[in-house]
Amino acid sequence: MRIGILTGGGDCPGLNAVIRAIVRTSENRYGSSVVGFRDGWRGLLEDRKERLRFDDRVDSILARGGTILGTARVNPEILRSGLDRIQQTLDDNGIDVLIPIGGEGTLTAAHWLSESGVPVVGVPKTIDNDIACTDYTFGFNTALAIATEAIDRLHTTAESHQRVMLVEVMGRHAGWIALHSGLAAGAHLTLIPEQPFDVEEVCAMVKRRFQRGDSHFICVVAEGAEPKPDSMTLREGGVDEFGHKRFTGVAQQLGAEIERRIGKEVRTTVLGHVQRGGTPTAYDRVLATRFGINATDAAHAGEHGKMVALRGSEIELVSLGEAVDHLKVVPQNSYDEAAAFFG
Ligand SMILES: Nc1ncnc2c1ncn2[C@@H]1O[C@H](COP(=O)(O)OP(=O)(O)O)[C@@H](O)[C@H]1O
Ligand SMILES: O=P(O)(O)OC[C@H]1O[C@](O)(COP(=O)(O)O)[C@@H](O)[C@@H]1O
Ligand SMILES: [Mg+2]
Repeated sequence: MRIGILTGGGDCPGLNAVIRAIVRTSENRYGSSVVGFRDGWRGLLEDRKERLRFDDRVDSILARGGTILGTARVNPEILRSGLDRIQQTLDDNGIDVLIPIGGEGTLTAAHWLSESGVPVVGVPKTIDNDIACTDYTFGFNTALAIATEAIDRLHTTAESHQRVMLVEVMGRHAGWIALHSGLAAGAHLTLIPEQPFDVEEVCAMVKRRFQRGDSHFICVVAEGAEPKPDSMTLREGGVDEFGHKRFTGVAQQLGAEIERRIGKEVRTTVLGHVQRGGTPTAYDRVLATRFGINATDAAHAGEHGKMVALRGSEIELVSLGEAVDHLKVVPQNSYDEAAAFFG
């Protein structure tokens, strides 16, 4: 059998571990070959690929961040109108099953290809941890560790200056990184996209903390957090060519508003892509490797139109259609757990 693979959307620590596991399992367990398409779906549109073998190079990528295949975004309309070209590329390269490794966007495209008759097995990746039907995606644990260490460090400098520190972490639609790093690092408030915030309430919480003699206030803000409509207005950033909302820096704008309203000194840190780069944690290497092995098994077992998923401690197969039906956002009870430490 000949397996095609690609990595799509934002890069994520652990992608290389999946690639390595697919190549190893295909060769060793099934005597199959693997073709890696370059730069996400673009590689399939332009027939850019490389034959992957389990040599020293592929063996050594386990701990390396990013993706050796490259990743890119393609406007969904262009992708849809390129279906014939994609199918031609798959035929020309003799691909029996395609394994796209990506987030909700890449997997939506994978589902749509699967519906058009292409044999597909999806592998979920994202630091945001917002793919439905799987308990965790690889990349999340690494991003969480980086965010937690950064917030730990902010505590001491904030205390020394009696400052309010806002730290903005990634999380476009779902606040998992913010929620967990806030819990792990003892934040005094965490703002996430699922729970619109009221600036007046945030200011009152900050004031109360300093009035009772505490020396600092740490607030974790997910990049997609939004104020309640009558509370404050964020600058508009429009939408990029791939349909993603452009953020304008919620933490910076909230910080300015806190200073204006209550006169406390605020500093803002935006962690950005530091959260996505570098070597994956041991947890992410293991999860990514298990996803790669199980996706290869599914491809050979004819389990098409499925996605590998972590359920408890087991790797299971779920329907790709169900997995991309909605995003896994932070439920109220999880936010309530974190809120027990607010203020
Ligand atoms: N609704 C869609 N239909 C078809 N293709 C899509 C769709 N959404 C996204 N894609 C394709 O998947 C790519 C990756 O999606 P994106 O949301 O950027 O990353 P991720 O896979 O990490 O969520 C997009 O650039 C686009 O080519
Ligand atoms: O800067 P980029 O590459 O456009 O991506 C930024 C986005 O990608 C992420 O890091 C991960 O999202 P995906 O895994 O869905 O691509 C988001 O948290 C962030 O909003
Ligand atoms: Mg996406």
